[in-house]
Amino acid sequence: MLRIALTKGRVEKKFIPLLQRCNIDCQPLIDKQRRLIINLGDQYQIILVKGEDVCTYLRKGAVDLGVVGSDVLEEQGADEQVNELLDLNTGRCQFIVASKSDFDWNQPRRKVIGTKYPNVARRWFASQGEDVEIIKIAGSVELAPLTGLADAIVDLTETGTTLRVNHLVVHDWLDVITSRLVANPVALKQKRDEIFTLTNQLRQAMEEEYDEDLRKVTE
Ligand SMILES: Nc1ncnc2c1ncn2[C@@H]1O[C@H](COP(=O)(O)OP(=O)(O)OP(=O)(O)O)[C@@H](O)[C@H]1O
Ligand SMILES: O=P(O)(O)OC[C@H]1O[C@H](OP(=O)(O)OP(=O)(O)O)[C@H](O)[C@@H]1O
Repeated sequence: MLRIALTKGRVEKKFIPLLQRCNIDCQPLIDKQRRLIINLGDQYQIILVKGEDVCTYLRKGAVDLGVVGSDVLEEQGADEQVNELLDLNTGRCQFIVASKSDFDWNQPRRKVIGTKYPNVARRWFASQGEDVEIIKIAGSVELAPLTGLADAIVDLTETGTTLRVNHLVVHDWLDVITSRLVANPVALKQKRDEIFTLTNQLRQAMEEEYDEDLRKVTE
């Protein structure tokens, strides 16, 4: 049986249709209620975790595979215990730098940046030659410039709605984020066939989805 740490929430919701396309019955996952370990037939066991915890489970060998946003991988940094197998092209969103529209980016003082992603934010501003003060925030990051806690934020945007309704504007567009399938290197050796079978099924499911979308646009 393959054990998979799946990021609960948005990543989970967008991963389920891909699993279904692989002819894996996902009803136990859809009907899970408060259960955190869900078996899909006798081949897959899904462990529902926070995105930040996926690689911890993987590194310690508590799971064989993980499904996690590339935002989390970027924040946590490269790790030889975490092998990326596939870009699932779901859970698409983008890192942005945003501020109030009247914020003067040219002023010389050290800027204060609120974010859930301190490493990503520090790296980005360093690449722009700016040393900034970072304030780590757990959620509702858009509040930081609105309340005077920070000058600007580094956060994710998808539809742009949260920025728009809170009157923030994008100053810089950073990396596009998608969900990734990651593996523990020991599992990759020990369960090679099962892992490659699932990876190939997922790749084919993605191609089918792409073809279907293309047909919808061109018909
Ligand atoms: N609009 C979006 N905003 C935030 N994350 C998104 C968005 N779209 C896709 N994602 C992906 O979903 C993951 C977060 O999922 P979700 O927002 O359900 O969890 P959360 O519990 O609110 O976040 P956290 O674990 O940081 O508290 C991100 O790591 C990212 O890869
Ligand atoms: O561009 P949009 O489609 O509006 O999506 C972006 C928003 O969604 C996420 O927040 P989330 O809902 O996860 O709340 P949180 O900040 O409290 O984690 C993200 O941090 C943005 O605030």
